[in-house]
Amino acid sequence: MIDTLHQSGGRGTLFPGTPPALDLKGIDKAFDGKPALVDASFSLEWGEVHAIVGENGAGKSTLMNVAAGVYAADGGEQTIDGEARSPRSPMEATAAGLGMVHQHFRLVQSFTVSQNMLLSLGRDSRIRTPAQAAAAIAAKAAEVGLPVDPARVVADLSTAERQRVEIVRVLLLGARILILDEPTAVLSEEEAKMLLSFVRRLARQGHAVVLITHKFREVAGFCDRITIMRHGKTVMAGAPVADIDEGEVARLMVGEALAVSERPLSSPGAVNLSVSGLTQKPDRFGQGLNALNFELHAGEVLGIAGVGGNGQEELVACLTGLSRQDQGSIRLGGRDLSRASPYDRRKAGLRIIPSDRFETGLVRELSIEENLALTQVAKGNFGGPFFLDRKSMRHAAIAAIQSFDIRGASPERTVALLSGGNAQKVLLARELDAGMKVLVAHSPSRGLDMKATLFVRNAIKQAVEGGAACLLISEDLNEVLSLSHRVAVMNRGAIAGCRAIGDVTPEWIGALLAGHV
Ligand SMILES: Nc1ncnc2c1ncn2[C@@H]1O[C@H](COP(=O)(O)OP(=O)(O)OP(=O)(O)O)[C@@H](O)[C@H]1O
Repeated sequence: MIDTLHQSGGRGTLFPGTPPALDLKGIDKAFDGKPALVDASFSLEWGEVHAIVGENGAGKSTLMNVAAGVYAADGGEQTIDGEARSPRSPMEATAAGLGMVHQHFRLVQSFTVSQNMLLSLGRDSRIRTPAQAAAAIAAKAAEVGLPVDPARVVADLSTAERQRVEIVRVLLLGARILILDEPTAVLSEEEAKMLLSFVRRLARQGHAVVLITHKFREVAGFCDRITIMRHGKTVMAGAPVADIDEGEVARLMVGEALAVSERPLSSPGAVNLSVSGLTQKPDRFGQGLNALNFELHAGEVLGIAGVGGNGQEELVACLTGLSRQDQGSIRLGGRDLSRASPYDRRKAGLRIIPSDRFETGLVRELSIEENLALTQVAKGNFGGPFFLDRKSMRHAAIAAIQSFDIRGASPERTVALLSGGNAQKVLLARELDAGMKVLVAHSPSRGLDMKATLFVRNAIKQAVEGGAACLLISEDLNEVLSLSHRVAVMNRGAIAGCRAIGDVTPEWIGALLAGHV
């Protein structure tokens, strides 16, 4: 029966005659009078993995947040396993058997996995002590085949481990309907494959899984059906994946054909960034860096390809000054910045798009105008040390919102409320300023839809054509290949090879990624 479902592209249900696991009809939801969902619908069968795709801001997370009791809908109907139920809180949703794992995890970092579990269980649970929680977690983790160590402190866990804790947590709370909001955006390709195989297994064992994603290969490889959203509406409801191709999905998502991004049309000028012998010893979390040498020219994109966890984060931290190398030098425009503070590096023209835009890029709780002004306040551009010139901040923000096409946003809106694509545009608007000489862009289109990805890549292209140099570090090989003039491959903290784009072949990259050269 299991294979029948997959082979037929999920046309049927694994459990004929059973009501849908989750059914949403005519859902409306507005924020501050702005509609986020308009008559949206979604239906999930037991036993399937169902993809929801759509551009940034299409309403995917909002619709699932309504299902999971995070938001109350303004109108519409919801059933869970055939019963009319509109959870008024995540606790109520959990009690009804529905659990959601959000894009940004909701764990207390300084607590152990068991302590986090006790927090979620509430007073009515029979599990009351850390030892009982540890036993329950271990049993659930073993049952579903996800390795989780209950005794570890969350702050010491990798992103993939934290995600597994979140999944085991919602399953332990009784979820049979699991909603995963862009779970692979924070994972390496290998980790993503493991996770997706796991959710597929879980569905086949009788759960129902919703996968919000931007990646068509995940839809094609692991999902049974697909629902597409655009501007708060469902534009395709539950089509069998086998019946739809990538072009059709793209057209339905954006309602138009998309241009492709291109390499900047510039030729390399003077050396803007020179990194020599950069070395950092590995610590218990990190990979370390092993004598990195490279030069980056004005008007050039140097792409660094590689599987995540091979020293990319450490390289970015050393370049920005957030961590200190043990040996080696960093020169920008001829100036030695090896021991300079992040502030002085910025003054010298270094700009950063970090891989996690909310960790070291934007401040979630601040507004768009405040985030845009952050790097300028110390220079006195928006008032002196004792007051902020809010009027100028607002004017600057209005201009940035217009030129970077930050959709549906007013300057005073909190950045946490923006969709991923719009938040990334705020970061670009701040970083790609006139003083930029070197841009370090780490996975700049991670988690973004096709249109926002194109916007980001074109913004980088224009900046480089304007004379900036860009170090593009990305696990997305397509991104590296489509933008870079030269490509280097990072493996185990070292640069394993570097070639001009014309000489790059899939075999060469493959061999370096696998460490065979
Ligand atoms: N809590 C909130 N308050 C105000 N507006 C919100 C809130 N949550 C979402 N929105 C708005 O609702 C719209 C839909 O956002 P939503 O996050 O559901 O989109 P999405 O399809 O999940 O996008 P992404 O792929 O970027 O995560 C956006 O315009 C967003 O700014």
